Amino acid sequence: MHKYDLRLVADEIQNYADAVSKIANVEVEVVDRDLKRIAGTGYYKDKIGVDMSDKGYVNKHVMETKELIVITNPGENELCANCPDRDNCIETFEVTTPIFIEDEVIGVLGLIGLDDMSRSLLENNLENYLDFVRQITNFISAVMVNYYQEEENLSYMGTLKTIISYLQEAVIVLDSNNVISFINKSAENQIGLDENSIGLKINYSTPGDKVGSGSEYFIEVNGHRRYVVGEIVNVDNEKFNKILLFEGIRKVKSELYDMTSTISRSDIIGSSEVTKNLLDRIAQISKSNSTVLITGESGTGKELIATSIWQNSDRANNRFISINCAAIPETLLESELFGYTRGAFTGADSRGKIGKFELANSGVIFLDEIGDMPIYLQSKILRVLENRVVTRLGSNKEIPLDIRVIAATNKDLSKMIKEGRFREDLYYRLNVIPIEARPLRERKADIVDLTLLFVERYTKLFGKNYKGIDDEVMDALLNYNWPGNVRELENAIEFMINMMGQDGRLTLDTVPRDILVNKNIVGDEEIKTLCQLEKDEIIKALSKYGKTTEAKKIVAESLGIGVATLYRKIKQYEIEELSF
Ligand SMILES: Nc1ncnc2c1ncn2[C@@H]1O[C@H](COP(=O)(O)OP(=O)(O)OP(=O)(O)O)[C@@H](O)[C@H]1O
Repeated sequence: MHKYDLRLVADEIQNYADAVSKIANVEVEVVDRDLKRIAGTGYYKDKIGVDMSDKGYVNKHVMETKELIVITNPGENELCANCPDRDNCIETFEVTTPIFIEDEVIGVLGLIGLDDMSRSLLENNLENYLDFVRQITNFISAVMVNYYQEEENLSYMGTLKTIISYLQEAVIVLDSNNVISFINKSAENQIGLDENSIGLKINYSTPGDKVGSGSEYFIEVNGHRRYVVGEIVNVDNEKFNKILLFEGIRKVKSELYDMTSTISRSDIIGSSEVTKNLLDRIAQISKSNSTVLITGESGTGKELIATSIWQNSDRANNRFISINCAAIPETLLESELFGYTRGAFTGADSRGKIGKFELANSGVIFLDEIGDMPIYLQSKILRVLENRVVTRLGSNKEIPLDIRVIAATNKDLSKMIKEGRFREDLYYRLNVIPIEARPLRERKADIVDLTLLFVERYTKLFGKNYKGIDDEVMDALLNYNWPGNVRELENAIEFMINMMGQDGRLTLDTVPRDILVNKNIVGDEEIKTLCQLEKDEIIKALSKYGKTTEAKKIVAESLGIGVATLYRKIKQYEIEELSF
């Protein structure tokens, strides 16, 4: 609650007092709640500022009773009994009115007659004067309320301006004619304006394209043109009509990239000849701009090879944009790659979207699992590679591209070409520099290096105390054929570190069963007798289907023998005695 202080609007009150005095032919005075005269006309004009607390008995009375009072006999009225000027009072008539804000009296206004003429004027038109005086006190309280409201608004504005000027995000406030009412430092810097930009007119337009969380806008002011990304908020006000919140498009693209990028920046590890040759190859081709096609089984490190090429290239400081063509639903893949403009197709975000090709501009795009690309998109990709331009869906603006393309697949593209599932022309476009990521089983030395790498990684991660790995464990790892390649090895080591006991040793007990069971698939495995093989398969089938008479029929069928033969062999190998 304010302590309303009429002195703050004393000048305006004085103007009212002068006007009223002229119209009504009487003198006017206004005192504040402390009984200080803050406005006065005629005789009272010189006495503005005078403290009347020792004589303003009538005023004091009005303040206490909150009632208007008419005094027809100043000096003789009982309220004047204690007034020091009682005997030489110059007033002939007085109408004293409280000035209210809600039910609080914040001051008093007096209409005063100083001669008989004004006295009879007041007396004869009393009702009219009373109405008039009430109106005037209402005006004064409105002036007071406005004053505080404006003060409050100004202080809000001041606080807001301070906050906005510290924001990293650029903010421009426009009036209804798109003229700058307010602008922060960040906006001035981003557009290249100096400090005198308030009052300049802005032109802006939007193609409706979405970049990250905002829309793209083209801004033009005082000869400066910029593409920015942000929002326009409409405010229903003449002076503060729109608020433009934005960031430069370069910054937005890089934030978007940081947000979506999951690039592993680890090095390619491995001392095998295969890996050494691979590293030489990468060093050799990194500086070139030609398209690379990496082929190889899943988990062999194709993406790692791609990032390594990028990091060794002149584009290392620009982006590496990876898109997994198999992981994105076919219906979304096209818009992910090419982007789209507002309303390009049903279901599209109403503001549009920037595509991966565009996002990769001046960097590298990695098209992973290219073999899973639908055939109609293969043609579009081919055109992008040939013409080096991209067009957002729903737009006809061609955006020039300066990108290096690296594609990867674990599919047999030659076979797919024969089956009509992969375009031959695209294959040749991609396969300018072929790189093969060889299966882990073909580079045994890497198994040792990678095992040690992953052991170190996961002991650290799990805070375990590692002492060493048993020889037979390493043998088991070397003898396994690793169909899931490096990814599978990494998962196996993670499992083993989990299983490792207090002694900190990786023993056979920690090795996943699959690896132990299958370790004899390749390498110098022992040769089983046919009888042993037969017995093993019968046990396996019985374990799977059961030992009941009914189950044995299925077992016999699955082994491709008659039920009688099955019974005979069970007996022969003494299988019934075994528990399974
Ligand atoms: N030589 C290596 N040195 C270190 N880590 C490796 C190596 N090769 C692969 N990795 C790791 O193995 C995992 C699988 O590699 P990556 O994702 O590159 O394989 P990929 O061939 O692209 O697999 P997919 O075909 O399934 O996409 C990754 O965590 C990667 O860092």
